[in-house]
Amino acid sequence: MRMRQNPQFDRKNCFVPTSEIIAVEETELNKKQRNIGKWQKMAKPHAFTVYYVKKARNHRWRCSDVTFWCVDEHLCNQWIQALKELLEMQSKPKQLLVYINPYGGKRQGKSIYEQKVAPLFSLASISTDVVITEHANHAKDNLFEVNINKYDGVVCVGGDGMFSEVMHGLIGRMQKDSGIDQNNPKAPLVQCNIRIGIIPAGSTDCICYSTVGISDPVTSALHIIVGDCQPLDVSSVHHNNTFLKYSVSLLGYGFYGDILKDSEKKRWMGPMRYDYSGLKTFLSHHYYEGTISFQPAKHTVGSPQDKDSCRTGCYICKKSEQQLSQQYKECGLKHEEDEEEWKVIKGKFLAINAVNMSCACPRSPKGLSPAAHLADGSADLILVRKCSRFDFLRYLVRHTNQDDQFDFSFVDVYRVKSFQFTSKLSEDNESNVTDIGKKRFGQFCRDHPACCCNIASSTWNCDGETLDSSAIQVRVHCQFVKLFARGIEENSKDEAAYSQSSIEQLL
Ligand SMILES: CCCCCCCCCCCCC/C=C/[C@@H](O)[C@H](CO)NC(=O)CCCCCCCCCCCCCCC
Ligand SMILES: Nc1ncnc2c1ncn2[C@@H]1O[C@H](COP(=O)(O)OP(=O)(O)OP(=O)(O)O)[C@@H](O)[C@H]1O
Ligand SMILES: [Ca+2]
Repeated sequence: MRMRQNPQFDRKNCFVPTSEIIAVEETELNKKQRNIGKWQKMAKPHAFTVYYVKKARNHRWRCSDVTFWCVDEHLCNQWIQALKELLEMQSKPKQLLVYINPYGGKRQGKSIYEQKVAPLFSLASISTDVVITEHANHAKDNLFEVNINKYDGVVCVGGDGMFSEVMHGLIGRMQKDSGIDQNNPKAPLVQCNIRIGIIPAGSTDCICYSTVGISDPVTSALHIIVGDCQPLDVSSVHHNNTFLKYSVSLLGYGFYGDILKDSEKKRWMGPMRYDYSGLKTFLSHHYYEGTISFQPAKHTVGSPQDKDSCRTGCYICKKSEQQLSQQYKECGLKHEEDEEEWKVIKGKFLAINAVNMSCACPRSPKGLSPAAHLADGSADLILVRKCSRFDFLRYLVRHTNQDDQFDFSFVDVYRVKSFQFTSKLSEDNESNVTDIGKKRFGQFCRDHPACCCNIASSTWNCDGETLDSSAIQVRVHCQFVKLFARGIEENSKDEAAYSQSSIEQLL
Protein backbone atom coordinates (compact mmCIF):
# COMPACT_ATOMS: atom_id res chain seq x y z
CA MET A 1 0.00 0.00 0.00
CA ARG A 2 1.49 3.37 -1.02
CA MET A 3 0.47 6.80 0.12
CA ARG A 4 0.24 10.20 -1.58
CA GLN A 5 -0.67 13.20 0.52
CA ASN A 6 -2.30 16.45 -0.35
CA PRO A 7 0.77 18.35 -1.64
CA GLN A 8 -0.18 21.44 0.37
CA PHE A 9 0.71 19.62 3.58
CA ASP A 10 3.32 17.24 2.25
CA ARG A 11 5.45 15.88 5.05
CA LYS A 12 7.30 12.59 5.48
CA ASN A 13 4.97 11.18 8.12
CA CYS A 14 1.38 11.77 8.83
CA PHE A 15 -0.33 10.50 11.99
CA VAL A 16 -4.08 10.84 12.19
CA PRO A 17 -6.06 9.61 15.20
CA THR A 18 -8.98 7.55 13.87
CA SER A 19 -11.29 9.82 15.88
CA GLU A 20 -10.24 12.67 13.56
CA ILE A 21 -11.07 10.93 10.29
CA ILE A 22 -13.84 12.74 8.44
CA ALA A 23 -14.59 10.24 5.68
CA VAL A 24 -13.13 7.36 3.67
CA GLU A 25 -13.94 7.08 -0.02
CA GLU A 26 -12.96 4.85 -2.91
CA THR A 27 -11.01 6.98 -5.38
CA GLU A 28 -11.59 6.86 -9.12
CA LEU A 29 -8.22 7.26 -10.79
CA ASN A 30 -7.95 9.12 -14.04
CA LYS A 31 -5.16 8.70 -16.57
CA LYS A 32 -3.23 11.72 -15.37
CA GLN A 33 -3.24 10.51 -11.79
CA ARG A 34 -2.06 7.06 -12.84
CA ASN A 35 0.99 8.64 -14.41
CA ILE A 36 2.10 10.42 -11.25
CA GLY A 37 5.50 9.50 -9.81
CA LYS A 38 6.03 6.00 -8.51
CA TRP A 39 2.47 4.82 -9.17
CA GLN A 40 2.91 4.82 -12.93
CA LYS A 41 4.68 1.46 -12.63
CA MET A 42 1.52 -0.15 -11.23
CA ALA A 43 -0.41 -2.03 -13.85
CA LYS A 44 -3.94 -1.25 -12.65
CA PRO A 45 -3.85 0.73 -9.44
CA HIS A 46 -6.75 0.93 -6.99
CA ALA A 47 -7.04 3.69 -4.46
CA PHE A 48 -8.99 5.13 -1.59
CA THR A 49 -8.87 8.57 0.02
CA VAL A 50 -8.97 9.34 3.72
CA TYR A 51 -10.27 12.81 4.59
CA TYR A 52 -9.02 13.93 7.97
CA VAL A 53 -8.70 16.89 10.31
CA LYS A 54 -5.59 18.95 9.73
CA LYS A 55 -4.76 21.20 12.68
CA ALA A 56 -3.45 24.63 11.79
CA ARG A 57 -2.49 27.61 13.90
CA ASN A 58 -4.69 29.16 16.60
CA HIS A 59 -7.01 26.15 17.00
CA ARG A 60 -8.10 26.35 13.37
CA TRP A 61 -9.06 23.01 11.79
CA ARG A 62 -9.15 22.22 8.10
CA CYS A 63 -10.13 19.19 6.03
CA SER A 64 -7.15 17.53 4.36
CA ASP A 65 -6.84 14.24 2.50
CA VAL A 66 -4.43 11.46 1.79
CA THR A 67 -4.82 8.89 -1.00
CA PHE A 68 -3.59 5.30 -0.67
CA TRP A 69 -2.84 3.28 -3.82
CA CYS A 70 -2.30 -0.43 -4.39
CA VAL A 71 -2.54 -3.02 -7.16
CA ASP A 72 -4.71 -5.47 -5.26
CA GLU A 73 -8.37 -4.49 -5.54
CA HIS A 74 -9.41 -6.88 -2.77
CA LEU A 75 -6.84 -5.44 -0.35
CA CYS A 76 -8.00 -1.93 -1.22
CA ASN A 77 -11.63 -2.83 -0.49
CA GLN A 78 -10.65 -4.51 2.77
CA TRP A 79 -8.98 -1.30 3.89
CA ILE A 80 -12.01 0.79 2.95
CA GLN A 81 -14.31 -1.63 4.78
CA ALA A 82 -12.14 -1.75 7.90
CA LEU A 83 -11.83 2.04 8.10
CA LYS A 84 -15.57 2.53 7.58
CA GLU A 85 -16.32 0.04 10.36
CA LEU A 86 -13.95 1.96 12.61
CA LEU A 87 -15.80 5.20 11.86
CA GLU A 88 -19.15 3.52 12.56
CA MET A 89 -17.99 2.59 16.05
CA GLN A 90 -17.42 6.21 17.05
CA SER A 91 -20.09 8.56 18.32
CA LYS A 92 -20.19 10.63 15.16
CA PRO A 93 -23.55 12.17 14.26
CA LYS A 94 -25.50 10.80 11.28
CA GLN A 95 -28.64 12.91 11.36
CA LEU A 96 -28.69 16.58 12.38
CA LEU A 97 -31.34 19.23 12.77
CA VAL A 98 -29.96 22.59 11.62
CA TYR A 99 -31.38 26.04 12.43
CA ILE A 100 -30.02 29.01 10.48
CA ASN A 101 -30.60 32.60 11.60
CA PRO A 102 -30.32 34.56 8.34
CA TYR A 103 -30.17 37.87 10.25
CA GLY A 104 -27.47 37.16 12.88
CA GLY A 105 -24.13 39.02 12.87
CA LYS A 106 -23.30 40.27 9.38
CA ARG A 107 -26.36 38.45 7.96
CA GLN A 108 -24.22 35.76 6.35
CA GLY A 109 -25.54 32.70 8.20
CA LYS A 110 -27.18 31.15 5.16
CA SER A 111 -24.23 31.54 2.80
CA ILE A 112 -21.75 30.42 5.49
CA TYR A 113 -23.77 27.24 5.94
CA GLU A 114 -24.29 26.55 2.25
CA GLN A 115 -20.73 27.28 1.12
CA LYS A 116 -18.57 26.13 4.02
CA VAL A 117 -20.54 23.67 6.15
CA ALA A 118 -23.03 21.74 4.00
CA PRO A 119 -20.31 20.32 1.65
CA LEU A 120 -18.41 18.96 4.67
CA PHE A 121 -21.54 17.40 6.18
CA SER A 122 -22.26 15.75 2.86
CA LEU A 123 -18.67 14.46 2.57
CA ALA A 124 -19.10 12.93 6.04
CA SER A 125 -22.45 11.37 4.96
CA ILE A 126 -24.41 13.36 7.54
CA SER A 127 -28.08 13.89 6.67
CA THR A 128 -29.63 17.17 7.70
CA ASP A 129 -33.03 18.76 8.12
CA VAL A 130 -32.47 22.50 7.69
CA VAL A 131 -34.78 25.20 9.04
CA ILE A 132 -34.13 28.82 8.10
CA THR A 133 -35.70 30.81 10.90
CA GLU A 134 -38.39 33.35 10.02
CA HIS A 135 -38.65 35.13 13.34
CA ALA A 136 -37.12 35.24 16.82
CA ASN A 137 -38.03 32.14 18.88
CA HIS A 138 -38.79 30.12 15.73
CA ALA A 139 -36.06 27.59 16.57
CA LYS A 140 -37.04 27.44 20.25
CA ASP A 141 -40.74 26.85 19.55
CA ASN A 142 -39.95 24.34 16.81
CA LEU A 143 -37.89 22.24 19.22
CA PHE A 144 -41.04 21.64 21.31
CA GLU A 145 -42.75 20.07 18.28
CA VAL A 146 -40.16 18.05 16.35
CA ASN A 147 -39.49 14.36 16.77
CA ILE A 148 -36.25 15.03 18.62
CA ASN A 149 -35.27 11.35 19.02
CA LYS A 150 -34.66 11.21 15.29
CA TYR A 151 -31.57 13.39 15.60
CA ASP A 152 -28.03 12.91 16.90
CA GLY A 153 -27.65 16.63 17.47
CA VAL A 154 -28.99 20.10 16.85
CA VAL A 155 -26.88 22.71 15.05
CA CYS A 156 -27.42 26.45 15.24
CA VAL A 157 -25.95 28.78 12.65
CA GLY A 158 -25.82 32.24 14.21
CA GLY A 159 -24.55 33.92 17.33
CA ASP A 160 -24.87 33.48 21.08
CA GLY A 161 -28.54 34.50 20.90
CA MET A 162 -29.26 31.71 18.46
CA PHE A 163 -27.44 29.19 20.66
CA SER A 164 -29.47 30.44 23.61
CA GLU A 165 -32.71 29.84 21.70
CA VAL A 166 -31.75 26.29 20.80
CA MET A 167 -30.58 25.56 24.34
CA HIS A 168 -33.84 26.91 25.82
CA GLY A 169 -35.83 24.84 23.33
CA LEU A 170 -33.95 21.65 24.18
CA ILE A 171 -33.86 22.12 27.97
CA GLY A 172 -37.49 23.29 28.02
CA ARG A 173 -38.57 20.29 25.94
CA MET A 174 -36.74 17.88 28.27
CA GLN A 175 -38.42 19.37 31.36
CA LYS A 176 -41.84 19.41 29.69
CA ASP A 177 -41.53 15.76 28.61
CA SER A 178 -40.52 14.83 32.18
CA GLY A 179 -43.24 16.91 33.87
CA ILE A 180 -40.75 19.21 35.63
CA ASP A 181 -41.83 22.74 36.53
CA GLN A 182 -39.04 25.14 35.52
CA ASN A 183 -40.57 27.86 37.74
CA ASN A 184 -39.49 25.99 40.84
CA PRO A 185 -35.92 27.22 41.50
CA LYS A 186 -35.12 24.04 43.43
CA ALA A 187 -36.60 21.56 40.95
CA PRO A 188 -34.23 18.70 40.06
CA LEU A 189 -33.91 19.47 36.34
CA VAL A 190 -33.48 16.71 33.76
CA GLN A 191 -30.18 16.88 31.87
CA CYS A 192 -30.11 17.41 28.16
CA ASN A 193 -27.99 14.77 26.42
CA ILE A 194 -28.54 15.72 22.79
CA ARG A 195 -25.45 17.62 21.66
CA ILE A 196 -25.60 21.15 20.26
CA GLY A 197 -23.26 22.36 17.53
CA ILE A 198 -22.54 26.04 16.96
CA ILE A 199 -21.60 27.35 13.52
CA PRO A 200 -20.49 30.89 14.40
CA ALA A 201 -22.24 33.59 12.38
CA GLY A 202 -23.10 36.14 15.07
CA SER A 203 -21.75 39.38 16.50
CA THR A 204 -19.84 38.16 19.57
CA ASP A 205 -19.74 34.34 19.18
CA CYS A 206 -18.43 34.10 22.70
CA ILE A 207 -19.72 30.56 23.37
CA CYS A 208 -18.08 29.18 20.25
CA TYR A 209 -14.79 31.02 20.85
CA SER A 210 -14.63 29.98 24.51
CA THR A 211 -15.30 26.30 23.78
CA VAL A 212 -13.30 25.83 20.57
CA GLY A 213 -10.65 28.56 20.79
CA ILE A 214 -11.58 30.24 17.53
CA SER A 215 -14.67 31.57 15.82
CA ASP A 216 -14.45 29.77 12.49
CA PRO A 217 -17.33 27.95 10.74
CA VAL A 218 -15.17 25.23 9.12
CA THR A 219 -13.43 24.40 12.41
CA SER A 220 -16.80 24.14 14.17
CA ALA A 221 -18.27 21.98 11.39
CA LEU A 222 -15.32 19.58 11.78
CA HIS A 223 -15.82 19.36 15.56
CA ILE A 224 -19.42 18.35 14.83
CA ILE A 225 -18.40 15.78 12.21
CA VAL A 226 -15.85 14.03 14.44
CA GLY A 227 -18.52 13.88 17.16
CA ASP A 228 -16.75 15.82 19.89
CA CYS A 229 -18.49 16.23 23.22
CA GLN A 230 -17.95 19.06 25.72
CA PRO A 231 -20.27 19.41 28.71
CA LEU A 232 -21.19 22.94 29.79
CA ASP A 233 -22.41 24.44 33.05
CA VAL A 234 -25.74 26.25 32.80
CA SER A 235 -27.12 28.80 35.27
CA SER A 236 -30.86 28.95 35.87
CA VAL A 237 -32.17 32.45 36.56
CA HIS A 238 -35.36 33.01 38.56
CA HIS A 239 -37.26 35.98 39.93
CA ASN A 240 -38.94 34.69 43.08
CA ASN A 241 -40.79 31.64 41.82
CA THR A 242 -40.79 32.58 38.17
CA PHE A 243 -38.31 31.12 35.73
CA LEU A 244 -36.64 33.80 33.61
CA LYS A 245 -33.80 32.28 31.55
CA TYR A 246 -30.82 29.98 31.41
CA SER A 247 -27.33 31.38 30.93
CA VAL A 248 -24.06 29.80 29.80
CA SER A 249 -21.82 32.76 29.19
CA LEU A 250 -22.42 36.19 30.74
CA LEU A 251 -24.98 37.41 33.22
CA GLY A 252 -24.04 41.07 33.45
CA TYR A 253 -25.65 43.93 35.38
CA GLY A 254 -24.58 47.56 35.05
CA PHE A 255 -22.00 48.01 32.28
CA TYR A 256 -22.86 45.01 30.06
CA GLY A 257 -26.61 45.31 30.79
CA ASP A 258 -26.57 48.96 29.73
CA ILE A 259 -24.50 48.23 26.59
CA LEU A 260 -27.00 45.57 25.55
CA LYS A 261 -30.05 47.72 26.22
CA ASP A 262 -28.63 50.56 24.14
CA SER A 263 -27.33 48.30 21.37
CA GLU A 264 -30.69 46.55 20.82
CA LYS A 265 -31.99 49.81 19.27
CA LYS A 266 -29.05 49.75 16.86
CA ARG A 267 -29.28 46.20 15.47
CA TRP A 268 -29.07 47.65 11.96
CA MET A 269 -25.41 48.53 12.68
CA GLY A 270 -24.52 44.81 12.94
CA PRO A 271 -21.63 43.80 15.23
CA MET A 272 -20.42 47.44 15.34
CA ARG A 273 -23.40 48.29 17.57
CA TYR A 274 -21.55 46.91 20.57
CA ASP A 275 -18.56 49.23 20.04
CA TYR A 276 -20.85 52.24 19.64
CA SER A 277 -22.96 51.40 22.70
CA GLY A 278 -19.83 50.32 24.58
CA LEU A 279 -18.23 53.72 24.14
CA LYS A 280 -21.49 55.49 25.02
CA THR A 281 -21.99 53.40 28.16
CA PHE A 282 -18.36 53.86 29.15
CA LEU A 283 -18.74 57.64 28.91
CA SER A 284 -22.02 57.67 30.89
CA HIS A 285 -20.19 55.87 33.75
CA HIS A 286 -23.30 54.87 35.69
CA TYR A 287 -23.05 52.85 38.85
CA TYR A 288 -25.80 51.06 40.70
CA GLU A 289 -26.45 50.24 44.33
CA GLY A 290 -27.51 46.82 45.40
CA THR A 291 -26.92 43.72 47.50
CA ILE A 292 -25.37 40.55 46.24
CA SER A 293 -25.43 37.33 48.26
CA PHE A 294 -23.64 34.19 47.15
CA GLN A 295 -22.64 30.67 48.14
CA PRO A 296 -18.93 30.04 47.45
CA ALA A 297 -18.20 26.98 45.29
CA LYS A 298 -16.36 24.85 47.83
CA HIS A 299 -16.54 21.68 45.75
CA THR A 300 -13.96 22.87 43.25
CA VAL A 301 -10.21 23.16 43.76
CA GLY A 302 -9.83 25.90 41.17
CA SER A 303 -9.76 29.63 41.79
CA PRO A 304 -10.54 32.55 39.43
CA GLN A 305 -7.00 33.81 40.00
CA ASP A 306 -5.32 30.61 38.79
CA LYS A 307 -2.74 31.05 36.08
CA ASP A 308 -3.87 27.91 34.21
CA SER A 309 -7.01 27.99 32.09
CA CYS A 310 -9.60 25.31 31.33
CA ARG A 311 -8.33 23.09 28.52
CA THR A 312 -9.43 19.90 26.70
CA GLY A 313 -9.93 17.06 29.21
CA CYS A 314 -9.69 19.55 32.10
CA TYR A 315 -8.77 17.89 35.39
CA ILE A 316 -10.51 20.54 37.51
CA CYS A 317 -13.82 20.10 35.65
CA LYS A 318 -13.63 16.29 36.06
CA LYS A 319 -12.77 16.50 39.77
CA SER A 320 -15.44 19.12 40.47
CA GLU A 321 -18.14 17.06 38.78
CA GLN A 322 -17.15 13.96 40.77
CA GLN A 323 -17.17 15.95 43.99
CA LEU A 324 -20.63 17.41 43.29
CA SER A 325 -22.22 14.08 42.40
CA GLN A 326 -20.69 12.54 45.53
CA GLN A 327 -22.16 15.36 47.67
CA TYR A 328 -25.51 14.94 45.95
CA LYS A 329 -25.57 11.19 46.62
CA GLU A 330 -24.70 11.73 50.28
CA CYS A 331 -26.88 14.71 51.19
CA GLY A 332 -29.19 15.62 48.30
CA LEU A 333 -29.72 19.10 46.93
CA LYS A 334 -31.89 20.31 49.82
CA HIS A 335 -29.21 19.83 52.44
CA GLU A 336 -26.57 21.47 50.28
CA GLU A 337 -28.63 24.63 49.67
CA ASP A 338 -29.99 25.02 53.18
CA GLU A 339 -26.83 24.34 55.14
CA GLU A 340 -24.08 26.13 53.31
CA GLU A 341 -23.03 29.68 54.13
CA TRP A 342 -24.14 32.75 52.22
CA LYS A 343 -21.84 35.78 51.92
CA VAL A 344 -23.54 39.16 51.61
CA ILE A 345 -22.00 42.22 49.93
CA LYS A 346 -23.70 45.61 49.68
CA GLY A 347 -22.23 48.33 47.52
CA LYS A 348 -22.16 50.61 44.53
CA PHE A 349 -21.17 48.76 41.40
CA LEU A 350 -20.23 49.76 37.86
CA ALA A 351 -20.56 46.15 36.78
CA ILE A 352 -21.61 42.84 38.26
CA ASN A 353 -20.61 39.99 35.94
CA ALA A 354 -21.30 36.31 36.54
CA VAL A 355 -19.63 34.08 33.97
CA ASN A 356 -19.95 30.30 33.57
CA MET A 357 -17.02 30.24 31.16
CA SER A 358 -14.12 32.57 30.34
CA CYS A 359 -16.26 34.55 27.85
CA ALA A 360 -13.29 34.78 25.53
CA CYS A 361 -14.23 36.25 22.16
CA PRO A 362 -12.41 38.04 19.34
CA ARG A 363 -12.81 41.36 21.24
CA SER A 364 -11.20 39.87 24.34
CA PRO A 365 -9.22 36.71 23.55
CA LYS A 366 -8.72 35.78 27.22
CA GLY A 367 -12.22 36.83 28.26
CA LEU A 368 -13.88 38.32 31.32
CA SER A 369 -12.52 35.58 33.60
CA PRO A 370 -9.59 33.82 31.94
CA ALA A 371 -9.45 30.93 34.46
CA ALA A 372 -13.19 30.16 34.52
CA HIS A 373 -14.06 26.53 33.77
CA LEU A 374 -16.53 25.23 31.20
CA ALA A 375 -17.82 22.34 33.28
CA ASP A 376 -16.87 22.70 36.96
CA GLY A 377 -20.34 23.50 38.31
CA SER A 378 -19.37 27.05 39.24
CA ALA A 379 -19.52 30.59 37.94
CA ASP A 380 -17.05 33.42 38.53
CA LEU A 381 -18.73 36.42 40.10
CA ILE A 382 -16.88 39.63 39.27
CA LEU A 383 -17.78 42.76 41.22
CA VAL A 384 -16.47 46.04 39.81
CA ARG A 385 -17.11 48.73 42.41
CA LYS A 386 -17.53 52.42 41.84
CA CYS A 387 -14.22 53.86 40.63
CA SER A 388 -13.02 56.69 38.40
CA ARG A 389 -13.53 56.57 34.62
CA PHE A 390 -9.77 56.30 34.21
CA ASP A 391 -9.55 53.27 36.52
CA PHE A 392 -12.49 51.62 34.77
CA LEU A 393 -10.73 52.14 31.45
CA ARG A 394 -7.57 50.55 32.87
CA TYR A 395 -9.71 47.61 33.96
CA LEU A 396 -11.28 47.26 30.48
CA VAL A 397 -7.95 47.54 28.67
CA ARG A 398 -6.65 44.57 30.68
CA HIS A 399 -9.26 42.41 28.93
CA THR A 400 -7.25 42.86 25.78
CA ASN A 401 -3.70 42.30 27.07
CA GLN A 402 -1.83 39.88 29.33
CA ASP A 403 -2.17 41.93 32.54
CA ASP A 404 -4.36 40.66 35.40
CA GLN A 405 -7.79 42.33 35.27
CA PHE A 406 -8.53 41.26 38.85
CA ASP A 407 -5.50 43.05 40.29
CA PHE A 408 -7.34 46.27 41.19
CA SER A 409 -8.56 47.39 44.62
CA PHE A 410 -12.03 48.06 43.17
CA VAL A 411 -12.41 44.60 41.58
CA ASP A 412 -13.34 41.46 43.55
CA VAL A 413 -13.86 38.00 42.12
CA TYR A 414 -15.44 34.92 43.73
CA ARG A 415 -16.10 31.43 42.46
CA VAL A 416 -19.72 30.66 43.33
CA LYS A 417 -22.37 27.96 42.86
CA SER A 418 -25.37 30.24 43.42
CA PHE A 419 -26.09 33.92 44.00
CA GLN A 420 -28.88 36.44 44.41
CA PHE A 421 -29.06 40.13 43.61
CA THR A 422 -31.43 42.89 44.60
CA SER A 423 -31.01 46.48 43.53
CA LYS A 424 -31.24 49.30 46.10
CA LEU A 425 -34.25 50.62 44.25
CA SER A 426 -36.25 47.40 44.60
CA GLU A 427 -35.16 47.05 48.24
CA ASP A 428 -36.42 50.58 48.89
CA ASN A 429 -39.66 49.86 47.05
CA GLU A 430 -40.18 46.70 49.04
CA SER A 431 -39.65 48.57 52.32
CA ASN A 432 -42.26 51.12 51.19
CA VAL A 433 -40.04 54.13 50.84
CA THR A 434 -42.41 56.92 49.86
CA ASP A 435 -39.93 59.19 48.13
CA ILE A 436 -41.68 59.53 44.76
CA GLY A 437 -38.60 61.05 43.14
CA LYS A 438 -36.63 57.88 43.91
CA LYS A 439 -39.22 55.68 42.27
CA ARG A 440 -39.13 57.49 38.98
CA PHE A 441 -37.31 55.31 36.49
CA GLY A 442 -34.15 56.73 35.03
CA GLN A 443 -33.82 59.56 37.53
CA PHE A 444 -30.36 60.50 38.73
CA CYS A 445 -29.32 61.25 42.29
CA ARG A 446 -30.94 64.60 43.05
CA ASP A 447 -28.36 65.61 45.65
CA HIS A 448 -25.42 65.13 43.31
CA PRO A 449 -26.49 65.66 39.68
CA ALA A 450 -22.95 65.10 38.37
CA CYS A 451 -22.07 62.07 40.48
CA CYS A 452 -23.22 59.43 37.93
CA CYS A 453 -25.16 57.64 40.65
CA ASN A 454 -28.16 56.26 38.80
CA ILE A 455 -30.87 55.47 41.30
CA ALA A 456 -32.78 53.59 38.61
CA SER A 457 -31.99 49.93 38.13
CA SER A 458 -29.83 48.68 35.33
CA THR A 459 -30.93 45.55 33.48
CA TRP A 460 -29.37 42.11 33.37
CA ASN A 461 -27.69 41.03 30.16
CA CYS A 462 -28.28 37.26 30.01
CA ASP A 463 -26.15 35.82 27.16
CA GLY A 464 -27.04 38.85 25.04
CA GLU A 465 -30.71 39.20 26.01
CA THR A 466 -32.20 41.55 28.58
CA LEU A 467 -34.07 40.20 31.59
CA ASP A 468 -37.25 41.85 32.82
CA SER A 469 -36.36 41.75 36.55
CA SER A 470 -33.36 43.21 38.31
CA ALA A 471 -33.89 41.04 41.41
CA ILE A 472 -32.73 37.55 40.45
CA GLN A 473 -31.77 34.22 41.99
CA VAL A 474 -29.17 32.19 40.11
CA ARG A 475 -28.07 28.56 40.48
CA VAL A 476 -25.31 26.83 38.50
CA HIS A 477 -26.15 23.37 37.11
CA CYS A 478 -22.98 21.38 36.56
CA GLN A 479 -22.48 19.98 33.02
CA PHE A 480 -26.11 20.48 32.12
CA VAL A 481 -25.86 20.63 28.32
CA LYS A 482 -23.41 19.13 25.83
CA LEU A 483 -21.73 20.72 22.84
CA PHE A 484 -20.04 19.30 19.75
CA ALA A 485 -16.70 20.69 20.96
CA ARG A 486 -13.74 19.52 23.07
CA GLY A 487 -12.72 22.67 24.93
CA ILE A 488 -9.63 24.60 23.96
CA GLU A 489 -6.70 22.34 23.10
CA GLU A 490 -3.25 22.99 24.53
CA ASN A 491 -1.70 24.54 21.46
CA SER A 492 1.98 24.69 22.31
CA LYS A 493 2.64 21.39 20.45
CA ASP A 494 0.52 22.43 17.50
CA GLU A 495 2.36 25.66 17.16
CA ALA A 496 5.73 23.94 17.46
CA ALA A 497 4.68 21.41 14.80
CA TYR A 498 3.34 24.15 12.57
CA SER A 499 6.49 26.21 12.73
CA GLN A 500 8.56 23.07 12.13
CA SER A 501 6.61 22.39 8.92
CA SER A 502 6.86 26.03 7.90
CA ILE A 503 10.63 25.82 8.32
CA GLU A 504 10.67 22.63 6.24
CA GLN A 505 8.72 24.36 3.53
CA LEU A 506 11.14 27.28 3.56
CA LEU A 507 14.12 24.95 3.24
C1 LIG B 1 -10.29 50.21 25.29
C2 LIG B 1 -10.87 48.97 24.78
C3 LIG B 1 -11.46 48.12 25.83
C4 LIG B 1 -12.12 46.93 25.21
C5 LIG B 1 -12.70 46.03 26.25
C6 LIG B 1 -13.34 44.90 25.61
C7 LIG B 1 -14.00 43.98 26.58
C8 LIG B 1 -14.81 43.03 25.81
C9 LIG B 1 -15.39 41.97 26.67
C10 LIG B 1 -16.36 41.20 25.87
C11 LIG B 1 -17.10 40.28 26.75
C12 LIG B 1 -18.15 39.59 25.99
C13 LIG B 1 -18.99 38.79 26.87
C14 LIG B 1 -20.00 38.05 26.10
C15 LIG B 1 -21.25 38.28 26.13
C16 LIG B 1 -22.26 37.55 25.32
O1 LIG B 1 -22.97 36.66 26.13
C17 LIG B 1 -23.26 38.50 24.69
C18 LIG B 1 -24.05 37.77 23.64
O2 LIG B 1 -23.33 37.62 22.48
N1 LIG B 1 -22.60 39.62 24.06
C19 LIG B 1 -22.74 40.84 24.51
O3 LIG B 1 -23.45 41.11 25.44
C20 LIG B 1 -21.98 41.90 23.79
C21 LIG B 1 -21.01 42.54 24.70
C22 LIG B 1 -20.15 43.45 23.90
C23 LIG B 1 -19.21 44.14 24.75
C24 LIG B 1 -18.44 45.16 23.95
C25 LIG B 1 -17.66 46.00 24.87
C26 LIG B 1 -17.02 47.13 24.16
C27 LIG B 1 -16.46 48.06 25.20
C28 LIG B 1 -15.93 49.29 24.56
C29 LIG B 1 -15.46 50.24 25.63
C30 LIG B 1 -14.87 51.42 24.97
C31 LIG B 1 -14.08 52.30 25.88
C32 LIG B 1 -13.26 53.22 25.05
C33 LIG B 1 -12.72 54.33 25.81
C34 LIG B 1 -11.88 55.25 25.03
N1 LIG C 1 -35.39 35.07 11.33
C1 LIG C 1 -35.18 35.82 12.39
N2 LIG C 1 -35.58 37.12 12.42
C2 LIG C 1 -35.33 37.91 13.48
N3 LIG C 1 -34.68 37.49 14.59
C3 LIG C 1 -34.25 36.22 14.62
C4 LIG C 1 -34.47 35.33 13.53
N4 LIG C 1 -33.92 34.14 13.84
C5 LIG C 1 -33.39 34.27 15.08
N5 LIG C 1 -33.58 35.50 15.56
C6 LIG C 1 -33.15 36.11 16.86
O1 LIG C 1 -32.02 36.93 16.62
C7 LIG C 1 -31.28 37.03 17.83
C8 LIG C 1 -29.82 37.34 17.56
O2 LIG C 1 -29.29 36.38 16.74
P1 LIG C 1 -27.80 35.83 16.80
O3 LIG C 1 -27.43 35.45 18.15
O4 LIG C 1 -27.74 34.77 15.76
O5 LIG C 1 -26.93 37.05 16.27
P2 LIG C 1 -26.22 38.28 16.99
O6 LIG C 1 -27.08 38.84 18.04
O7 LIG C 1 -25.78 39.16 15.90
O8 LIG C 1 -24.94 37.65 17.61
P3 LIG C 1 -24.41 37.47 19.13
O9 LIG C 1 -25.55 36.80 19.87
O10 LIG C 1 -23.21 36.59 18.99
O11 LIG C 1 -24.09 38.82 19.68
C9 LIG C 1 -31.50 35.72 18.53
O12 LIG C 1 -31.75 35.96 19.89
C10 LIG C 1 -32.69 35.09 17.84
O13 LIG C 1 -33.75 34.87 18.76
CA1 LIG D 1 -18.09 26.96 35.08
